[in-house]
Amino acid sequence: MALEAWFMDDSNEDQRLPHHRNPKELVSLDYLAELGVLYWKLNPENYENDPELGKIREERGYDYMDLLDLCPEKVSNYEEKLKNFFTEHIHKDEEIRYCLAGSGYFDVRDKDDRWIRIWMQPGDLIILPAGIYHRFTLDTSNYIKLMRLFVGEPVWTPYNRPQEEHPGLKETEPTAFLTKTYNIVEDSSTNNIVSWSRDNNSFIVWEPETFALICLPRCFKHKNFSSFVRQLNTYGFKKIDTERWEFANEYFLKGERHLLKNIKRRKTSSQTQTRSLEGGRFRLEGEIHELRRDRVALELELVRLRRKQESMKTYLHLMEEKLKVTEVKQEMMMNFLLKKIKKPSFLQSLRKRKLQGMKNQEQRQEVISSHGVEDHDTFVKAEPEEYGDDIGDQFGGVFSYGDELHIASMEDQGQEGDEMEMDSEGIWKGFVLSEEMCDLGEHFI
Ligand SMILES: CSCCC(=O)C(=O)O
Ligand SMILES: [Fe+2]
Ligand code: NI
Repeated sequence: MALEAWFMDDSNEDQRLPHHRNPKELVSLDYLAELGVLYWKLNPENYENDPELGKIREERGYDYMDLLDLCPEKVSNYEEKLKNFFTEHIHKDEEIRYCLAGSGYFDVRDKDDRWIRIWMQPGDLIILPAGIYHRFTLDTSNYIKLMRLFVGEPVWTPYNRPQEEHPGLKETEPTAFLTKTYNIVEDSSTNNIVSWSRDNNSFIVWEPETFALICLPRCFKHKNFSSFVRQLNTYGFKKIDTERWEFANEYFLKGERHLLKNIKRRKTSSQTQTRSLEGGRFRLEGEIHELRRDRVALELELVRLRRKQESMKTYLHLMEEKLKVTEVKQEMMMNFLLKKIKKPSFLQSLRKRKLQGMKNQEQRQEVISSHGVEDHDTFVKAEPEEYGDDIGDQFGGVFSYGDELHIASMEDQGQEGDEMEMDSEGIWKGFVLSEEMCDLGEHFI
């Protein structure tokens, strides 16, 4: 059976219960992959000698491995460990877990900060990308045996998420007003009343009366447009058009819901005083957490860019090698050609082919006029007007008709037992393929 994953409900019941939404909202592997969560189904009975597991380890460089048997007898500080596992956190590195026996839940946050519960059962191997918020809990079976993999010396350091329920840190999440306003603007079914602007960096209330009557009560329990506008004002929104109700805030952008948390409410002076005393320290703590998270993300980006740079270097090196080979080949062709051109027998052979070509053409004309059909394959292609009498002209023709030249040179070799030891076949093939080479040849002469 494939991996099972679903969006969680919001209830505070026992963490070991499945916490399905009602109705169930399953999450596909594709959706997980978009979050960077990768999945394999392996045979857990064969984990010691599994070639498929070997391949994953090899390809991804997981040279470290250990087994974690999560039961009270085998783990010191069992309860405390479980508690820590269930504390939402991120790591600087991937977290790779392979379930060998028992079962349990990995919860990961999606981009809209919703919890997705991933049910790990025997044979399930998942990779959580670095920097994804997650947690782990046993399920009601109360037992799991996990393989843990890592690149090099393992570092399991968790960076716990700032505690949202803490009053001082709450301000790092957008307020209900902002989320609700965002939802109203996002709702495309009311686009004729309120919608994003064309540039997606502001929103327009097209029909203030209808907006107040229909949209506001859905979210705010009132129908007062001016009160809504006042609220926008306290959050630093600007009315950016004198003709219509268009509002903008640098952090209120279509498709960038996560930026909402940066919109701060302007406070009255009395609020500022009390808040700054009690909340100041916690706000700072929150900012430190945020900065730490940003730093982790930046470090990850750096690692990614370094890897990219490495692969570009290798590619460049390969291209340089290829270029060198091509240059050598070109030089060989030029030498070959020059030698040929200097030989009367070669030119004779070319002329012969030219005459033959003209003869064929004439014959073809005859066939066409007598049968009314053109047969592609019977005749050797030739366009006599391209050939001239002097060498320069010959060359023009020669370069356009690599095959002709090729045949002529072969005939020439046949006649004289040519001293060329190079692989003329290969060279000519390369030669006739490249038009720039032809130009080059002309200049060269
Ligand atoms: C039991 S392994 C999963 C817990 C976890 O997230 C971790 O080890 O970092
Ligand atoms: Fe973890
Ligand atoms: Ni054709």
